[in-house]
Amino acid sequence: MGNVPTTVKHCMSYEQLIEEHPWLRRWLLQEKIITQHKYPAFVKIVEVGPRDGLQNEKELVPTRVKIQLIDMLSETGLSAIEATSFVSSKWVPQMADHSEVLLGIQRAPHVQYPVLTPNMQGFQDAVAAGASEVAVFGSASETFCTKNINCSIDESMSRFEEVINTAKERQIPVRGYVSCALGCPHEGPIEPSKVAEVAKRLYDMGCYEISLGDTIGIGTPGSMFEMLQRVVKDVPINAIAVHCHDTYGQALPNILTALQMGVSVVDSAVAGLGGCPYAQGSSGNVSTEDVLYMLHGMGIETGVNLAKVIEAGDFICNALCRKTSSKVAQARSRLQ
Ligand SMILES: CC(C)(COP(=O)([O-])OP(=O)([O-])OC[C@H]1O[C@@H](n2cnc3c(N)ncnc32)[C@H](O)[C@@H]1OP(=O)([O-])[O-])[C@@H](O)C(=O)NCCC(=O)NCCSC(=O)C[C@@](C)(O)CC(=O)[O-]
Repeated sequence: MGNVPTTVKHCMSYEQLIEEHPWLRRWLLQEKIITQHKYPAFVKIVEVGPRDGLQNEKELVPTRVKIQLIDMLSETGLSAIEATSFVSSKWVPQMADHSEVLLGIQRAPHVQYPVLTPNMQGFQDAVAAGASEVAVFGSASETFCTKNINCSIDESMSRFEEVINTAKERQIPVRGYVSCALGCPHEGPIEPSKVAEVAKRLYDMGCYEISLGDTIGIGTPGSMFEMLQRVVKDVPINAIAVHCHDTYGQALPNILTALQMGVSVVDSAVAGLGGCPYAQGSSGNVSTEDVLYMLHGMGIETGVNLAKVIEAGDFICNALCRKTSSKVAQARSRLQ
């Protein structure tokens, strides 16, 4: 077997070689001719702290604090910062100042500021406040969908279709979320085929990217692998993002698994803020600082300055009188 690869390696790529002779993979790995996984060279971070991070705070966070947080994040090199959500203030009082926030921030030219819009009312209010990108948020669980946005999955899809079609006319890009992609607080495990079905519906309607949410942070690399393996049959991998909460401490390994499968967009929240008001007991999003530390340590570029994100995290944690949930920020402050 020794000279087979040397003979053929000049005329074929290793991928082709392995496809035609699967038994060669082990040998190529042993000889360190190939590595186990290919990671993306660049990962886009979607910072969701100002929205997902703050929406669950019991005390109302002053609007000027939210604006300052977003302005600080805009200086870090991030290219997407989810700023707020245009939902009912009866349902989520913390986001009632959505228009003031969106109108008050200093928009950096290289940054997108998507906002959540569950229906036409939210979309119209968002556009009136100058939104140039919106996100609709569906769920792979019927029960969660009803508790979160007060309608069935089918009904949510027809509301989103209206939003997406109107957004298309105005050339406003729409991102789509699928919550409960790795489990539901009410229904338990969710079939990967259900996640794929909802993701495909959103993608076919025109969402440019589908963010798969582990809303309650219950997934493991095993369930992430299984779920993604099924979803990529229906939605191209380059249109998939992962959105991991860290309830069970599995967020980083889950993200790593997604990267190994070719995902190159990761949602995270500064200081690991967050939680969903309709998923009791779930903890914050994976922290942006920890994701950046891991990615940069792997030689993956993000264009984001970790030190500046830590500063923004210090700012919001001081404002909330809270300790950061980022392990990296904690370590940096101990070691200083
Ligand atoms: C979706 C609705 C609005 C439906 O709420 P509804 O009560 O079913 O709506 P409705 O159409 O029957 O209208 C009832 C009232 O709500 C008003 N209303 C209607 N729409 C809006 C709107 N857009 N903005 C402001 N007000 C609105 C409407 O004007 C009316 O006002 P009233 O006449 O009673 O005074 C409601 O259920 C809601 O706001 N839910 C909050 C959902 C939410 O924000 N959840 C958290 C975000 S999702 C998440 O965190 C998960 C994610 C994305 O991060 C990914 C993951 O981790 O999995």
